[in-house]
Amino acid sequence: MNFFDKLQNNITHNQSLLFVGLDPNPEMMPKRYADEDMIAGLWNWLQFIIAETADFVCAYKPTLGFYEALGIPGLELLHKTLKAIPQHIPIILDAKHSDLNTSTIFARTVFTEWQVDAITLSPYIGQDHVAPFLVYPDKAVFILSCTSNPGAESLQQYPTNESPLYLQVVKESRTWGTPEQLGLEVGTTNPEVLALIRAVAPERIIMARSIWAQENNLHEILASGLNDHGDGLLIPVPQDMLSSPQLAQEIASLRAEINLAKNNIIQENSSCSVWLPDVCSFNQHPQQDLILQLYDIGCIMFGSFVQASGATFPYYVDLRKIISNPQVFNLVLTAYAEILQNLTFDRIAGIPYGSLPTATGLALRLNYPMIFPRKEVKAHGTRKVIEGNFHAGETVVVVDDILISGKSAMEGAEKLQSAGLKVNDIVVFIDHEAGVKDRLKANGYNSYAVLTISEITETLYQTGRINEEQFLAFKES
Ligand SMILES: O=c1ccn([C@@H]2O[C@H](COP(=O)(O)O)[C@@H](O)[C@H]2O)c(=O)[nH]1
Repeated sequence: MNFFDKLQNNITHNQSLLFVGLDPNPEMMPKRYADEDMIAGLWNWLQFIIAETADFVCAYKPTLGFYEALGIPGLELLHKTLKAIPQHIPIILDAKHSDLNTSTIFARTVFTEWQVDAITLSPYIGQDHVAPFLVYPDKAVFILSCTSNPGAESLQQYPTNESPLYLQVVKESRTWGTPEQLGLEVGTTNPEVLALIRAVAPERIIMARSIWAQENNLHEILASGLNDHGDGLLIPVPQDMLSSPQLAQEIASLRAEINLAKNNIIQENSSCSVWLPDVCSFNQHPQQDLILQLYDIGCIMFGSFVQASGATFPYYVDLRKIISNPQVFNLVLTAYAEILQNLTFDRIAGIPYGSLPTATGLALRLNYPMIFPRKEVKAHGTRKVIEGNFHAGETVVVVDDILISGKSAMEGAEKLQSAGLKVNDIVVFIDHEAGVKDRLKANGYNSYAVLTISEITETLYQTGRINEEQFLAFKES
């Protein structure tokens, strides 16, 4: 089960947005656990915390730094702690100290050996630091977007209060991974900061930190940080509560207080927008994850777009962006490959420019030679129409991104045919429908698409990525 589902199951089952930091901090350890062997004392305390809170939390968050500070016995303590956490409760490892050159190996260790479900990461090293963690589809990352540390203010608020860096971090990191795999860590006592982040990232899980430093603002924090459906916000159990001998009782009443405030906020905000679109979502599309990831990285846009033919469409697909996201690129190649492996051909031809990376990826993945018809023939050099080596008489499968009128794919196929090659099949990622496949058939080509534009739009609507207006604009076009 992936992190997101595991988290949602615990939120529902324990009726709780609370998470607990499992930190063996000797300075916070209650006196009753004092022992000649400090590690033994800390271990007893951690076991107590888990036993008292497991029915009241949605996740645990051990902080790696506290364990590391205890040396090798500390890392052994971390292993014992991770094992002591009931399997159904997700573990978010608070690490934030890997670097670009260690991220691949660190991701493998924490996700496959330690088996944690999610990790916190610093955003400053950029997407290529985060990507090695996102190749584990069942795991997640939380990007540190904002901290409440006063010393960070001059950086986070830079350059202006209207357009602060921390909001740029949120905007940028949203393009790195799906809401199911990438959440935000937000440390603040200020509900306004939370509200600004929620406005920029309505679909993300926010793991709140440091909210208890200022008293009596729970209602404001929840009102600012909850999403339209009244969830999407994880609340930390206050650190000093973890020293209480009546921990279970205290956490149960905190949970009740949060749930009451949350229900009031849901009622106050009750409007059509809190409900999911009125579309049956029983039939989840098999490519739903891929569709959502493509949408989230900006490959599928809704608005008013003029096409090459002069017609205006309510959407535009830019599959060229997949090359900047290796994880999505891989999934796209797998989807094309499933179609190609049922066809017979000698070479793969990509249609420039958009489909050249995809055709290259498929040639490497399926071990077929590749060629491509040039878009424009140069007046110098070899003046070739077709790049790459081939033999006349061979069969070529054409790979393109999207079929609108079919013009680009057919023009490419004609260039290949005029060089003596045979083209029977054209494989694309998206079929705009409206009879384009019949048009290709009438010109002698079989065509295959991973997805139709209707399947994409239905899925985006069912999952709440696009609103009713956008959906209807598409339906009526
Ligand atoms: O949403 C879109 C629409 C078009 N493209 C580009 O156009 C061709 C497909 O158009 P045809 O009319 O079938 O020739 C496609 O190869 C893209 O390059 C697009 O990217 N996104």
